Amino acid sequence: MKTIEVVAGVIRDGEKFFATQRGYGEFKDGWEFPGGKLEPGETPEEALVRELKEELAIDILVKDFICTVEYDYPKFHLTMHCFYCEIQRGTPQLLEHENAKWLSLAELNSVNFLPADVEVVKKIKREF
Ligand SMILES: Nc1nc2c([nH]c(=O)n2[C@H]2C[C@H](O)[C@@H](COP(=O)(O)OP(=O)(O)OP(=O)(O)O)O2)c(=O)[nH]1
Repeated sequence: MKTIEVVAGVIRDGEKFFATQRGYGEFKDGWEFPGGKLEPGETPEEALVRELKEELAIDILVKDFICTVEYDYPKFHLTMHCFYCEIQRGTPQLLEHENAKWLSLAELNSVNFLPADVEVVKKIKREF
């Protein structure tokens, strides 16, 4: 099975965490943490800075590593590196997503995260 290597950013502002809803493709309408595929030669941190600029028009600071999720979807294996982030400049604009929400810890369960993200959400809840 092919492996896709992805990086995802959990943007935190105090007590709130930023989640986005996919606007297209196989997982349309699923909720996720913004990010995307690594390009050749990029570190996960570099990919995250690039992806969040492309998708949300923000400059971010990459903070602590959260976890690497290994998840088998029916058509591919996903390796997803997750990091906490902070916004350094800008306000998120939905250039690719159809919706977004700032969620408290309690509210993280109120949206339908993609299957691979369930583990990430659990880890966030344990850490805060
Ligand atoms: N960014 C992101 N992707 C996730 C998360 N959870 C999860 O299963 N994924 C999956 C969905 C996609 O298959 C893949 C991310 O790749 P991507 O954002 O480049 O999606 P894509 O294939 O639609 O992008 P593209 O080739 O059209 O540029 O990882 C998550 O929290 N964030």
